[in-house]
Amino acid sequence: MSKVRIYTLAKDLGLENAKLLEILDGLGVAYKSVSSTIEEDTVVLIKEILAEEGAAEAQAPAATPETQPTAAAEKDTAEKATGQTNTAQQDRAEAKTEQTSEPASTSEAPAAATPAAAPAQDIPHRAPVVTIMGHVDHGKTSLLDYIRKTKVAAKEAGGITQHVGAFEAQTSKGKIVFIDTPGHEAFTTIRARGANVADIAIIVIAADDSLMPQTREAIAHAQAAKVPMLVAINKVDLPQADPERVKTDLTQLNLVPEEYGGDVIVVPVSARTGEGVEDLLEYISLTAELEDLRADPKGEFAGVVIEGKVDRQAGVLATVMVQEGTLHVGDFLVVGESYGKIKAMTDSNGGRIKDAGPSTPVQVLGFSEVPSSGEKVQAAKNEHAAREIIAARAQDRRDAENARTQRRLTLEEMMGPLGTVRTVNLILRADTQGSVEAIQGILARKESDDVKINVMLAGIGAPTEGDVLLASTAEATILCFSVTASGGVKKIADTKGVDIKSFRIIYELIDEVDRLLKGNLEPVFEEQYLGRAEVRMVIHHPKSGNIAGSYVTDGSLKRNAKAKVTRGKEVVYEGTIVGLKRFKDDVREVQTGYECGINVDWDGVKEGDIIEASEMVEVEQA
Ligand SMILES: Nc1nc2c(ncn2[C@@H]2O[C@H](COP(=O)(O)OP(=O)(O)OP(=O)(O)O)[C@@H](O)[C@H]2O)c(=O)[nH]1
Repeated sequence: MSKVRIYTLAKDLGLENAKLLEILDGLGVAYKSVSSTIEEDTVVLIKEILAEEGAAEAQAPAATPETQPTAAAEKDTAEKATGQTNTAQQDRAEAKTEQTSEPASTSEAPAAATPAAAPAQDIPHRAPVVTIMGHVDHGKTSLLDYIRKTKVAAKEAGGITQHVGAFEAQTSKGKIVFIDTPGHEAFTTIRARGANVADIAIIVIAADDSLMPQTREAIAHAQAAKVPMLVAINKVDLPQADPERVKTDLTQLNLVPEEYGGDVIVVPVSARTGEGVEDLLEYISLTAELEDLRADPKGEFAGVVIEGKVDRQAGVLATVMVQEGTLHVGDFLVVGESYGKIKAMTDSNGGRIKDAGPSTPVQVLGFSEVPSSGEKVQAAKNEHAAREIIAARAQDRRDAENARTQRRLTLEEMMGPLGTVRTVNLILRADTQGSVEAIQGILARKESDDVKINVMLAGIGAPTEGDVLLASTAEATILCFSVTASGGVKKIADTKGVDIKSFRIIYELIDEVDRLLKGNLEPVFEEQYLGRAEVRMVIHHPKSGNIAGSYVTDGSLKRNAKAKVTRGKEVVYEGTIVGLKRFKDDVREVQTGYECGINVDWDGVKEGDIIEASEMVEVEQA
């Protein structure tokens, strides 16, 4: 007897997945997700139920003006099942009329041509916002490229995605918005925010590499953000690809793939050949449909900054994701403590647009200051209202700062200055706000109880003469990411003895920070055992005093090592091996199994004593 997947059956029957799940719930049939399979018996039962419902509907007097009998029947069915009047089917019909808000869907859309006859309070569906996360080089950019049919990876320095972007993709399943989150650990901050902006997370895992540290991190972020997760096993075209290993590895994280009886959807794909990409899009659509994502284009505007930067020609540009309401050219927007009036908007293809509804990423021109990634964007009625919002926020911030200052003073008074803590002063310069924040995020995690990092200034653009002056008085290092100092600034830095270090690859910058941190750490030494020797005879030397004629029983003994002399259980002397001889020769080291003469600069040594040697070694600090 053959089995059928739930979403395939829903498609065949022209039903919403949610509706079919309701019927299955009613029948008490267990399933994990829409891609679970059900028995043919159950399919027969479902068909009978639907036929009965259809017959009942046909007998009932037409209560609504809807022209589509299928939509009406399903509406009624769903109402019976849920007890609600706002059915998914009805909303889908409305969403269709919104054009841009239609979520990807695999089921039919019977009411597509019908203008929304639903009550005004019903909120239409919106397109899902998807973030692609995973380990570096596992193919996130390539996968997006394949979906967008453009080449982005080739343009990036060092092959690493440097900025967050967002793109709309018109797929065969409808509109899906992808947030292109960078892969390297450095961008954890942005990635975390990416997951929060996103409705669905795709975890890309290379089939030839399996789970890597950033894969685990990405999974943790998606879990923390409580967004549904799909796993794309990429690079399945490679001969060494081992998708089964990836699935097994996933189970170790309690992520059990469906085919192993779990509920994690795992899709094998190749960004190179395109294999499986359609399936992935279909799963995204299915997940989105179940999430029942809605936003009101007529509601109050709410959005989030994905990325902010300064363009030499255009000025401040910000990518904003519209989450609620609609943005219009000419609107006043407030972000943090700055505001702007939208002078122009472009969509993800670079085309000028005048309005942007929910789930639309737009590049906005008109902010006076570069907004930070992840910041919330609010609309203001007019300039006056925008200023008022900012004034209130500035006051809140000042109040909070004052409270912090007071707390710090009290602490200092109580504890006094912490003289042992060292501080590394840094000035950060990067090409975008996103990069600045990402680097700051990492730096914060690198601080320890012994070394503090003081970012004196963090800004966008090349370092200035002012930065150099600040660095020289504060003994700070200037770290640049994707920006370089002009010749003039470099010259001043040279004369002032200020280091300006520029990097195009984030982890090289981080390596430099590690070096700076190490340079500022007090070295930590640890006593390390070397070996021991048994004193077999004591020889008196007229110049050096008593020499212990010994036999090395373990490890080795070294000249200048620390020496501990024990007699029975008692430590009788602690000093240094000032002399070590083999026959008449001075030696540096004597190994196990050899006899030697040991001078510990103590005449009390006796036959039968044990001399234990150890040395102080510098330990690597984390
Ligand atoms: N054979 C094969 N190679 C792939 C596939 N997907 C990506 N690659 C290659 O893997 C390398 C890394 O791909 P990217 O798309 O840059 O990876 P990424 O995860 O975006 O990397 P970062 O942006 O650096 O985090 C590139 O050389 C790609 O050509 C695939 O499906 N098959």
